[in-house]
Amino acid sequence: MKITIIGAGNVGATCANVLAHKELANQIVLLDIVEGVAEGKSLDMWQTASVNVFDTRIVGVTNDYLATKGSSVIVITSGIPRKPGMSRGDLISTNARIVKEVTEKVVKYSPTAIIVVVSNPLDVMTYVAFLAAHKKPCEVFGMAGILDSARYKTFIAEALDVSPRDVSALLLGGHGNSMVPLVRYTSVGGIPVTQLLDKAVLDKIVDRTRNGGGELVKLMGTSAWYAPGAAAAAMVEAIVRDQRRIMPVCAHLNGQYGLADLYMGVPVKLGKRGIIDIIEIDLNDEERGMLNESAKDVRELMDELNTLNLF
Ligand SMILES: NC(=O)c1ccc[n+]([C@@H]2O[C@H](COP(=O)([O-])OP(=O)(O)OC[C@H]3O[C@@H](n4cnc5c(N)ncnc54)[C@H](O)[C@@H]3O)[C@@H](O)[C@H]2O)c1
Ligand SMILES: O=C(O)C[C@H](O)C(=O)O
Repeated sequence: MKITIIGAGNVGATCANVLAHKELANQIVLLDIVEGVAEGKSLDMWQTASVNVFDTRIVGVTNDYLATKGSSVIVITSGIPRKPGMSRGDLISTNARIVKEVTEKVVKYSPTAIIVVVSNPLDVMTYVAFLAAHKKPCEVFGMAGILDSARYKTFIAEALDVSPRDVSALLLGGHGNSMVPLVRYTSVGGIPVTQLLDKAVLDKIVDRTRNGGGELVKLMGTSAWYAPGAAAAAMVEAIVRDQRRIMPVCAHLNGQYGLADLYMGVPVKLGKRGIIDIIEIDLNDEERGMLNESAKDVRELMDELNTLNLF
Protein backbone atom coordinates (compact mmCIF):
# COMPACT_ATOMS: atom_id res chain seq x y z
CA MET A 1 0.00 0.00 0.00
CA LYS A 2 1.44 3.32 -1.14
CA ILE A 3 -0.09 6.77 -0.64
CA THR A 4 1.20 9.82 -2.53
CA ILE A 5 0.81 13.40 -1.38
CA ILE A 6 1.52 16.10 -3.94
CA GLY A 7 2.72 19.31 -2.27
CA ALA A 8 4.94 19.06 0.81
CA GLY A 9 3.82 22.38 2.26
CA ASN A 10 1.90 22.91 5.48
CA VAL A 11 -1.15 20.80 4.63
CA GLY A 12 0.66 18.08 2.67
CA ALA A 13 3.30 17.49 5.34
CA THR A 14 0.70 17.51 8.14
CA CYS A 15 -1.43 15.00 6.27
CA ALA A 16 1.62 12.75 5.74
CA ASN A 17 2.46 12.96 9.44
CA VAL A 18 -1.07 11.95 10.50
CA LEU A 19 -1.19 9.10 7.95
CA ALA A 20 2.19 7.75 9.09
CA HIS A 21 1.11 7.77 12.74
CA LYS A 22 -2.03 5.84 11.79
CA GLU A 23 0.11 3.35 9.81
CA LEU A 24 -2.27 3.49 6.88
CA ALA A 25 0.36 2.51 4.31
CA ASN A 26 3.73 0.81 3.98
CA GLN A 27 4.98 3.87 2.17
CA ILE A 28 4.01 7.52 1.88
CA VAL A 29 5.56 9.50 -0.96
CA LEU A 30 5.65 13.24 -0.48
CA LEU A 31 6.35 15.16 -3.69
CA ASP A 32 7.08 18.85 -4.14
CA ILE A 33 8.44 21.10 -6.85
CA VAL A 34 10.90 22.87 -4.54
CA GLU A 35 14.24 21.07 -4.32
CA GLY A 36 14.87 19.41 -0.95
CA VAL A 37 11.65 20.41 0.85
CA ALA A 38 9.84 17.08 0.53
CA GLU A 39 13.06 15.14 1.17
CA GLY A 40 13.82 17.16 4.31
CA LYS A 41 10.32 17.03 5.80
CA SER A 42 10.04 13.30 5.06
CA LEU A 43 13.37 12.53 6.67
CA ASP A 44 12.40 14.57 9.71
CA MET A 45 9.07 12.72 10.04
CA TRP A 46 10.67 9.31 9.42
CA GLN A 47 13.08 10.08 12.27
CA THR A 48 10.08 10.22 14.65
CA ALA A 49 9.23 6.58 13.85
CA SER A 50 11.20 5.04 16.71
CA VAL A 51 9.98 7.69 19.17
CA ASN A 52 6.31 7.60 18.20
CA VAL A 53 6.38 3.93 17.21
CA PHE A 54 5.21 3.49 13.61
CA ASP A 55 6.59 1.63 10.61
CA THR A 56 5.26 3.63 7.68
CA ARG A 57 8.21 4.70 5.53
CA ILE A 58 7.94 8.35 4.45
CA VAL A 59 9.87 9.20 1.29
CA GLY A 60 10.32 12.72 -0.07
CA VAL A 61 11.02 13.50 -3.73
CA THR A 62 11.43 16.57 -5.94
CA ASN A 63 9.26 16.23 -9.03
CA ASP A 64 10.09 12.52 -9.37
CA TYR A 65 6.73 11.07 -10.43
CA LEU A 66 8.23 7.63 -11.02
CA ALA A 67 8.58 7.34 -7.22
CA THR A 68 4.78 7.69 -6.92
CA LYS A 69 4.14 4.69 -9.20
CA GLY A 70 1.45 2.26 -8.04
CA SER A 71 -0.15 4.52 -5.42
CA SER A 72 -3.61 3.53 -4.19
CA VAL A 73 -4.55 7.02 -3.01
CA ILE A 74 -3.25 10.42 -4.12
CA VAL A 75 -3.82 13.59 -2.11
CA ILE A 76 -3.31 16.84 -4.04
CA THR A 77 -2.31 19.77 -1.85
CA SER A 78 -0.02 21.63 -4.28
CA GLY A 79 -0.77 25.26 -4.92
CA ILE A 80 -0.62 28.62 -3.24
CA PRO A 81 -2.54 29.37 -0.04
CA ARG A 82 -4.31 32.70 0.47
CA LYS A 83 -2.95 35.63 2.44
CA PRO A 84 -4.98 38.09 4.56
CA GLY A 85 -7.39 40.10 2.42
CA MET A 86 -7.65 37.40 -0.28
CA SER A 87 -10.56 35.11 -1.03
CA ARG A 88 -10.05 31.47 -1.99
CA GLY A 89 -11.31 32.41 -5.45
CA ASP A 90 -8.28 34.71 -5.90
CA LEU A 91 -6.12 31.57 -6.13
CA ILE A 92 -7.95 30.16 -9.12
CA SER A 93 -5.68 30.92 -12.07
CA THR A 94 -2.42 29.92 -10.33
CA ASN A 95 -3.80 26.80 -8.70
CA ALA A 96 -5.84 25.56 -11.66
CA ARG A 97 -2.64 25.35 -13.74
CA ILE A 98 -0.79 23.58 -10.92
CA VAL A 99 -3.59 21.12 -10.15
CA LYS A 100 -4.07 20.28 -13.84
CA GLU A 101 -0.35 19.68 -14.37
CA VAL A 102 0.25 17.55 -11.27
CA THR A 103 -2.90 15.48 -11.83
CA GLU A 104 -1.93 14.66 -15.41
CA LYS A 105 1.55 13.62 -14.29
CA VAL A 106 0.55 11.59 -11.26
CA VAL A 107 -2.27 9.55 -12.88
CA LYS A 108 0.15 8.31 -15.54
CA TYR A 109 1.98 6.31 -12.87
CA SER A 110 -1.06 5.39 -10.75
CA PRO A 111 -4.00 5.01 -13.15
CA THR A 112 -6.21 3.19 -10.63
CA ALA A 113 -5.62 5.55 -7.68
CA ILE A 114 -8.38 7.35 -5.83
CA ILE A 115 -7.73 11.11 -5.87
CA VAL A 116 -8.49 13.45 -2.95
CA VAL A 117 -8.11 17.16 -3.78
CA VAL A 118 -7.31 19.76 -1.12
CA SER A 119 -6.01 22.77 -3.12
CA ASN A 120 -8.22 25.89 -3.22
CA PRO A 121 -10.66 27.07 -4.39
CA LEU A 122 -11.60 23.52 -3.48
CA ASP A 123 -14.81 22.85 -5.43
CA VAL A 124 -13.30 24.17 -8.67
CA MET A 125 -9.90 22.52 -8.15
CA THR A 126 -11.65 19.20 -7.64
CA TYR A 127 -13.37 19.71 -10.98
CA VAL A 128 -9.99 20.53 -12.56
CA ALA A 129 -8.50 17.30 -11.20
CA PHE A 130 -11.51 15.36 -12.48
CA LEU A 131 -11.09 16.78 -15.99
CA ALA A 132 -7.32 16.21 -15.96
CA ALA A 133 -7.48 12.68 -14.52
CA HIS A 134 -9.99 11.17 -16.98
CA LYS A 135 -11.34 8.98 -14.22
CA LYS A 136 -14.81 8.17 -12.93
CA PRO A 137 -16.37 10.94 -10.76
CA CYS A 138 -16.62 8.54 -7.81
CA GLU A 139 -12.80 8.23 -7.87
CA VAL A 140 -12.01 11.97 -7.80
CA PHE A 141 -13.35 14.13 -4.98
CA GLY A 142 -12.36 16.88 -2.60
CA MET A 143 -11.84 17.58 1.09
CA ALA A 144 -13.56 20.52 2.77
CA GLY A 145 -16.71 19.37 4.54
CA ILE A 146 -14.85 17.37 7.18
CA LEU A 147 -12.78 20.44 8.00
CA ASP A 148 -15.73 22.84 7.98
CA SER A 149 -17.91 20.54 10.07
CA ALA A 150 -14.98 19.96 12.48
CA ARG A 151 -14.79 23.73 13.01
CA TYR A 152 -18.56 23.90 13.50
CA LYS A 153 -18.44 21.02 16.02
CA THR A 154 -15.56 22.66 17.91
CA PHE A 155 -17.48 25.94 18.28
CA ILE A 156 -20.61 24.11 19.49
CA ALA A 157 -18.56 22.06 21.97
CA GLU A 158 -16.96 25.27 23.30
CA ALA A 159 -20.34 26.96 23.72
CA LEU A 160 -21.64 23.99 25.72
CA ASP A 161 -18.36 23.14 27.47
CA VAL A 162 -18.55 19.53 26.25
CA SER A 163 -16.25 17.25 24.26
CA PRO A 164 -16.22 17.94 20.49
CA ARG A 165 -16.43 14.14 20.12
CA ASP A 166 -20.05 14.22 21.25
CA VAL A 167 -21.13 16.70 18.60
CA SER A 168 -22.58 15.19 15.44
CA ALA A 169 -23.23 17.54 12.54
CA LEU A 170 -23.66 17.88 8.83
CA LEU A 171 -22.65 20.65 6.48
CA LEU A 172 -23.40 21.05 2.79
CA GLY A 173 -22.36 23.29 -0.07
CA GLY A 174 -19.24 24.85 -1.47
CA HIS A 175 -16.09 25.56 0.52
CA GLY A 176 -16.71 29.29 0.72
CA ASN A 177 -18.47 31.80 2.91
CA SER A 178 -21.87 30.57 1.70
CA MET A 179 -21.32 26.99 2.96
CA VAL A 180 -24.40 25.56 4.71
CA PRO A 181 -23.98 24.22 8.27
CA LEU A 182 -27.26 22.38 8.97
CA VAL A 183 -28.42 23.26 12.47
CA ARG A 184 -31.46 21.01 12.07
CA TYR A 185 -29.13 18.03 11.53
CA THR A 186 -26.85 18.83 14.49
CA SER A 187 -26.99 16.96 17.79
CA VAL A 188 -24.91 16.67 20.93
CA GLY A 189 -24.87 13.25 22.57
CA GLY A 190 -28.03 12.50 20.60
CA ILE A 191 -29.84 15.67 21.76
CA PRO A 192 -30.89 18.15 19.04
CA VAL A 193 -28.63 21.19 19.42
CA THR A 194 -31.66 23.50 19.21
CA GLN A 195 -32.69 22.18 22.67
CA LEU A 196 -29.30 23.16 24.10
CA LEU A 197 -28.38 26.49 22.51
CA ASP A 198 -30.38 29.63 21.66
CA LYS A 199 -30.91 30.64 18.06
CA ALA A 200 -28.77 33.75 18.56
CA VAL A 201 -25.82 31.67 19.76
CA LEU A 202 -26.29 29.16 16.94
CA ASP A 203 -26.45 31.95 14.35
CA LYS A 204 -23.11 33.27 15.60
CA ILE A 205 -21.57 29.79 15.44
CA VAL A 206 -22.81 29.28 11.87
CA ASP A 207 -21.35 32.63 10.90
CA ARG A 208 -18.00 31.87 12.55
CA THR A 209 -17.88 28.49 10.79
CA ARG A 210 -18.49 30.12 7.41
CA ASN A 211 -15.57 32.45 8.08
CA GLY A 212 -13.48 29.81 9.87
CA GLY A 213 -10.74 29.67 7.23
CA GLY A 214 -10.50 33.46 7.05
CA GLU A 215 -10.26 33.74 10.85
CA LEU A 216 -7.09 31.62 10.76
CA VAL A 217 -5.63 33.40 7.71
CA LYS A 218 -5.98 36.67 9.60
CA LEU A 219 -4.25 35.25 12.67
CA MET A 220 -1.37 33.49 10.89
CA GLY A 221 -0.84 35.36 7.61
CA THR A 222 -1.37 32.08 5.74
CA SER A 223 -4.07 29.44 5.87
CA ALA A 224 -4.61 26.61 8.31
CA TRP A 225 -2.92 23.21 8.17
CA TYR A 226 -3.42 21.07 11.30
CA ALA A 227 -7.17 20.57 10.91
CA PRO A 228 -7.02 20.47 7.07
CA GLY A 229 -4.21 17.87 7.15
CA ALA A 230 -6.10 15.75 9.70
CA ALA A 231 -9.35 16.05 7.74
CA ALA A 232 -7.69 14.89 4.51
CA ALA A 233 -6.10 12.00 6.42
CA ALA A 234 -9.55 10.98 7.76
CA MET A 235 -10.78 10.66 4.18
CA VAL A 236 -7.73 8.60 3.22
CA GLU A 237 -8.37 6.35 6.22
CA ALA A 238 -11.99 5.79 5.18
CA ILE A 239 -10.74 4.75 1.73
CA VAL A 240 -7.76 2.62 2.75
CA ARG A 241 -9.66 0.79 5.49
CA ASP A 242 -12.85 0.59 3.39
CA GLN A 243 -14.68 2.06 6.37
CA ARG A 244 -17.84 3.07 4.49
CA ARG A 245 -18.07 6.18 6.61
CA ILE A 246 -20.63 8.87 5.98
CA MET A 247 -18.75 12.10 5.51
CA PRO A 248 -19.37 15.46 3.86
CA VAL A 249 -17.26 15.33 0.69
CA CYS A 250 -16.92 17.56 -2.36
CA ALA A 251 -18.50 15.24 -4.93
CA HIS A 252 -19.55 15.40 -8.56
CA LEU A 253 -23.28 16.16 -8.67
CA ASN A 254 -25.29 14.78 -11.51
CA GLY A 255 -28.85 15.75 -10.60
CA GLN A 256 -28.61 15.15 -6.85
CA TYR A 257 -30.06 18.06 -4.84
CA GLY A 258 -31.37 19.41 -8.17
CA LEU A 259 -27.80 20.31 -9.19
CA ALA A 260 -25.76 18.97 -12.08
CA ASP A 261 -22.32 19.29 -13.68
CA LEU A 262 -20.87 20.71 -10.48
CA TYR A 263 -18.57 19.60 -7.66
CA MET A 264 -19.85 20.57 -4.21
CA GLY A 265 -20.04 19.31 -0.62
CA VAL A 266 -22.67 16.64 0.12
CA PRO A 267 -22.86 13.64 2.46
CA VAL A 268 -21.42 10.50 0.87
CA LYS A 269 -20.58 6.94 1.82
CA LEU A 270 -16.82 6.52 1.40
CA GLY A 271 -14.95 3.24 0.90
CA LYS A 272 -12.03 1.68 -0.92
CA ARG A 273 -13.25 2.46 -4.45
CA GLY A 274 -14.13 6.01 -3.48
CA ILE A 275 -17.67 7.38 -3.28
CA ILE A 276 -20.12 4.50 -2.97
CA ASP A 277 -23.25 6.65 -2.67
CA ILE A 278 -24.22 10.29 -2.54
CA ILE A 279 -26.84 10.63 0.18
CA GLU A 280 -29.73 13.01 -0.46
CA ILE A 281 -31.29 14.33 2.73
CA ASP A 282 -34.54 16.26 3.13
CA LEU A 283 -34.08 20.01 3.12
CA ASN A 284 -36.65 22.64 4.02
CA ASP A 285 -37.14 25.72 1.84
CA GLU A 286 -34.65 27.81 3.80
CA GLU A 287 -31.92 25.14 3.67
CA ARG A 288 -32.50 24.50 -0.04
CA GLY A 289 -32.32 28.24 -0.70
CA MET A 290 -28.96 28.44 1.11
CA LEU A 291 -27.65 25.43 -0.81
CA ASN A 292 -28.66 27.02 -4.11
CA GLU A 293 -26.90 30.27 -3.12
CA SER A 294 -23.75 28.29 -2.37
CA ALA A 295 -24.04 26.48 -5.72
CA LYS A 296 -24.35 29.86 -7.41
CA ASP A 297 -21.06 30.97 -5.85
CA VAL A 298 -19.34 27.77 -7.02
CA ARG A 299 -20.74 28.25 -10.54
CA GLU A 300 -19.35 31.80 -10.64
CA LEU A 301 -15.90 30.40 -9.93
CA MET A 302 -16.44 27.69 -12.56
CA ASP A 303 -17.18 30.47 -15.06
CA GLU A 304 -13.86 32.04 -14.12
CA LEU A 305 -12.14 28.69 -14.62
CA ASN A 306 -13.65 28.40 -18.09
CA THR A 307 -12.13 31.74 -19.11
CA LEU A 308 -8.68 30.22 -18.52
CA ASN A 309 -9.22 27.76 -21.42
CA LEU A 310 -7.23 25.00 -19.75
CA PHE A 311 -9.34 22.16 -21.14
N1 LIG B 1 -9.69 22.18 1.10
C1 LIG B 1 -9.41 22.75 2.25
O1 LIG B 1 -10.19 22.70 3.18
C2 LIG B 1 -8.07 23.42 2.43
C3 LIG B 1 -7.57 23.65 3.71
C4 LIG B 1 -6.31 24.26 3.85
C5 LIG B 1 -5.58 24.62 2.71
N2 LIG B 1 -6.12 24.40 1.50
C6 LIG B 1 -5.38 24.73 0.28
O2 LIG B 1 -4.34 23.77 0.12
C7 LIG B 1 -3.28 24.36 -0.63
C8 LIG B 1 -1.96 24.16 0.11
O3 LIG B 1 -1.96 24.87 1.31
P1 LIG B 1 -0.63 24.90 2.22
O4 LIG B 1 -0.95 25.69 3.41
O5 LIG B 1 -0.09 23.52 2.35
O6 LIG B 1 0.34 25.75 1.26
P2 LIG B 1 1.93 25.68 1.25
O7 LIG B 1 2.40 26.87 0.47
O8 LIG B 1 2.45 25.47 2.61
O9 LIG B 1 2.23 24.36 0.41
C9 LIG B 1 1.95 24.22 -0.94
C10 LIG B 1 3.07 23.41 -1.56
O10 LIG B 1 2.75 23.13 -2.93
C11 LIG B 1 3.98 23.10 -3.62
N3 LIG B 1 3.78 23.20 -5.06
C12 LIG B 1 3.46 24.29 -5.81
N4 LIG B 1 3.42 23.95 -7.11
C13 LIG B 1 3.72 22.64 -7.19
C14 LIG B 1 3.82 21.73 -8.26
N5 LIG B 1 3.64 22.09 -9.53
N6 LIG B 1 4.17 20.45 -7.99
C15 LIG B 1 4.39 20.04 -6.71
N7 LIG B 1 4.29 20.87 -5.65
C16 LIG B 1 3.96 22.16 -5.89
C17 LIG B 1 4.74 24.29 -3.05
O11 LIG B 1 6.13 24.22 -3.34
C18 LIG B 1 4.41 24.16 -1.57
O12 LIG B 1 5.40 23.41 -0.87
C19 LIG B 1 -3.66 25.83 -0.82
O13 LIG B 1 -4.24 26.01 -2.09
C20 LIG B 1 -4.69 26.06 0.29
O14 LIG B 1 -5.57 27.12 -0.01
C21 LIG B 1 -7.34 23.81 1.33
O1 LIG C 1 -9.13 29.41 4.31
C1 LIG C 1 -8.31 29.00 3.49
O2 LIG C 1 -7.86 29.72 2.59
C2 LIG C 1 -7.78 27.61 3.61
C3 LIG C 1 -8.82 26.57 3.82
O3 LIG C 1 -9.77 26.59 2.80
C4 LIG C 1 -9.47 26.66 5.17
O4 LIG C 1 -10.69 26.71 5.24
O5 LIG C 1 -8.74 26.64 6.17
